[in-house]
Amino acid sequence: MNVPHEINAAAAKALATAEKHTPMMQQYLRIKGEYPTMLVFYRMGDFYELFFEDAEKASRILGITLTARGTSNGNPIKMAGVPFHSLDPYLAKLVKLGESCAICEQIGDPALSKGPVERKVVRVVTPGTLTDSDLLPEKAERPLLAVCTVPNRKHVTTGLAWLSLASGALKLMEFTADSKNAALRLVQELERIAPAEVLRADANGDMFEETNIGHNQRVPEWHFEVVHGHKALLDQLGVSTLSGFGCDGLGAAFGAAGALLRYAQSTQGRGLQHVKSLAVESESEFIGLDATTRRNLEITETIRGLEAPTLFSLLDGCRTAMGSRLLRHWLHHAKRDQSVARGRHEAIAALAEHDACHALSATLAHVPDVERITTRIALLTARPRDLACLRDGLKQLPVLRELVANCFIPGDSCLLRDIHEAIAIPEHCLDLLTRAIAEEPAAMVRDGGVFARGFDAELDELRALSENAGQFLVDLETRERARTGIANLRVEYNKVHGFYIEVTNGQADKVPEDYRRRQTLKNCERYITPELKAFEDKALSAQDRALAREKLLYDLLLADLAPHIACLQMVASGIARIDALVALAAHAVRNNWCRPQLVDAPCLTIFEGRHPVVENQIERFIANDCKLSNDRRLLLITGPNMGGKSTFMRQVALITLLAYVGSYVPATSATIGPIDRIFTRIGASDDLANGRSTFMVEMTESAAILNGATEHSLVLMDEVGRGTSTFDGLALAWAIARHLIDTSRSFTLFATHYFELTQLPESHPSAANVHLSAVEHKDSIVFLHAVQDGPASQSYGLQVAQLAGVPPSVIRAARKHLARLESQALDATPQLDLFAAAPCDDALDADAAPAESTQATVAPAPAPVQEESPALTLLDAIDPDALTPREALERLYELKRLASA
Ligand SMILES: Nc1ncnc2c1ncn2[C@@H]1O[C@H](COP(=O)(O)OP(=O)(O)OP(=O)(O)O)[C@@H](O)[C@H]1O
Repeated sequence: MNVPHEINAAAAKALATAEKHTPMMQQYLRIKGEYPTMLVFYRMGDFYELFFEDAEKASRILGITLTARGTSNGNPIKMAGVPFHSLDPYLAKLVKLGESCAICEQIGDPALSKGPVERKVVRVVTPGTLTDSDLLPEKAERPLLAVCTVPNRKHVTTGLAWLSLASGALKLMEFTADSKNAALRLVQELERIAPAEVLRADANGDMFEETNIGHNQRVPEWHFEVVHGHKALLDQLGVSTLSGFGCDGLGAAFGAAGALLRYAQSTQGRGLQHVKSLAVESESEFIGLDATTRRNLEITETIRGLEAPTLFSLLDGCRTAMGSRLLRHWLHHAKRDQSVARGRHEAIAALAEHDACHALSATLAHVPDVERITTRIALLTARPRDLACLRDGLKQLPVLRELVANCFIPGDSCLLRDIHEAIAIPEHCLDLLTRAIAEEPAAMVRDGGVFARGFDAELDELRALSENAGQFLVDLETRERARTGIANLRVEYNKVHGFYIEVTNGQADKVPEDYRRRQTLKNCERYITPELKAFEDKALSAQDRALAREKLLYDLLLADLAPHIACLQMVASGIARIDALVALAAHAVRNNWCRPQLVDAPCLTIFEGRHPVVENQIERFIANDCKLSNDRRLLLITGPNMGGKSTFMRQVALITLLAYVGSYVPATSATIGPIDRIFTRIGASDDLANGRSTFMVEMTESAAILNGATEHSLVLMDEVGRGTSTFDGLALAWAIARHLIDTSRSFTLFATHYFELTQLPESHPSAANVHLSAVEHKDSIVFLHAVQDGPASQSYGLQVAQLAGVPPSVIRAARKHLARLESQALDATPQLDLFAAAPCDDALDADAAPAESTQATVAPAPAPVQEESPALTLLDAIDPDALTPREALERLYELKRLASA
């Protein structure tokens, strides 16, 4: 096995002194030297042992006992081990933490070895190259990705190649950007693909500083050679040109593919015969969702990092793991091309109309993970029970096909028809499996009993020989009892001593001469006779030969299944698609979702929309409309805390995403125009790990939106500006909203507590005010959760605080303070409303004011007058009562500029 890596200093040192170690340690150190960065599991009898630093690390991570056994080179050898039969759970834990492991087996015969038994690394387990069902998450892919960068004057071309080894799906993409943006783009793509392991050339260090996605693996730069990568792809796919795969014009991506294939093959120790297709993704193929947006929308993970409740956990009624994985992929990869989503809408409509979901679900429940079993067949790691499951699963295909066929008109070209074709029964493959594999085979080939009777005459004969042993022994026992007159004589078998005749001590004098003593026990003697010995040789050797025969037959069977791999992969893709569609259709029917219309005109019109997850969590969800169009592009959303602003914004984004995923949506109708990206900036939190404060996170996310949003983007902005002082925050929120209206022209939902912003529509007709309504009831507040036109009239901050359990004395004090603030504000300037700015009272500063609850904005304290200053001249000329808030803001900017000039 040849895994690319460099030998580290520690291993080199150990190797340098290897001759001072015992022969076995020398062997270990030589192997460890080849895998210096991996944990080497070294097989010794029934255990896999780890030594030296590997032992310390494994004992720390796995909680296994660290011992020392003997010395080598004068030092105690640290050692930790795990039983051979429970290796997989330990490996699973290690790869989850990003560790790679090399599994070293004994391959020589201990009986024939002079020195230590010959050992070899037979398997390398790394986070991105898993194929074992025990090590892989059932409902998610763990792709391996390689990045190749090719500088080109001021720009950098980045090529990506990624492979889900467990499914065989290989993909490429390439993008060019200036060096600053290249890293950013890379991060975005990595967030989308979510690789478990990333291969990079040693020289690419800087660009990777910014990413902490996937476990990084360094490989030599020459592995990324573009020409070699191109050839490796041709060889892998068995073609003479890649044009048919849409690869024309690619370069760096070939380099990445070369390194990727080399690494993947080396970890498996063999070729990847199931990797036979290639897809090239383009930059603009999918609706762009950055990591923040994926998190904020809680697509497959809640903001707190849990698996539920999320959009995926809600919709995943899939009955097969293949369906679940595909659905997860769809949710993260909504295509901009509307025809893809329309095709799925059509299929869901047909499934719902024909009431086919229930029957299809029931059938799908009996289908195993055909995709991953196929991969294991290709990698020769499939176990007998995999094949039995595959056989039983394939037997479900005729029913499945018929159910699908019932939902479309033959001759139609539709998605269901494609699926129908994909799940055609692979007759030869099924026939072979049915003839070969026993109804309930043993777990391991080494246990025997894998093949069905009648499949192989030689095996049947050998089995008959050992199976007839039972009768022979009964007969022998009867005969010997009669011959010797020993009534309690027994013929038995055990693994250590083989067959024997047992006679109790009291009967010892009756034992005939031809009995040879085999074993003496306390109360009895055990004997063997020439006849029994002859039988033993025959029976035991028949058993051994039968096992050997089964092993050979199994290898041949896997080879015979190889030609069916492509066909099985197609079946798997068909099953995954129908399963995901049935899950979507069933959910839509159950929850009264509607079929969305995707149109060319810019619009986002939702009637009676609901939040898909929240509607399932509360008793009575209030549906709300959302209307955005070419001349109504930004909604300023005001309303009390807890009023439902965030829920409303998220539901609009989720409905949009679902529509493009191809799902029905929670609304009575939804018409949605072209969408290229969805951005969200919702509720900031500190990113202390990366040294970014709340405000820094907020501004970084806002910057990404302002730089990336287009007129086809959907932008959610929740309370932007609240991470800094009231005045700075207001100014920023104002300027950001204006940029989104004038420059980006995106469809924007802008929730804010800065009431001044509700003036925006006066000067910008494409902005409109809506608010979440609430009413006061006695001293409390009732949230109506209904979106209504116009700005909110109150913030209800104190009432919400009261609801939250803030002590009554504090609420009373706040109420008094609020009254004072309001009266001062009214005395000083005519106010537009309760939220508008109040002039400063000595006793008040921005921090002391309950800004969150009242959102009172505080004007700056008057500056000392200096007649000759142009700022003061301007200040003098201002008539504050005649200014709109916006003009006031602009004057303020000007004053600041003059003051700092
Ligand atoms: N349309 C609705 N129908 C019923 N309940 C709703 C609706 N929208 C929101 N809610 C309920 O109100 C709660 C608060 O909603 P949300 O967090 O969206 O309010 P908010 O206005 O964003 O509050 P804040 O300004 O404090 O962030 C939700 O957890 C949900 O239970």
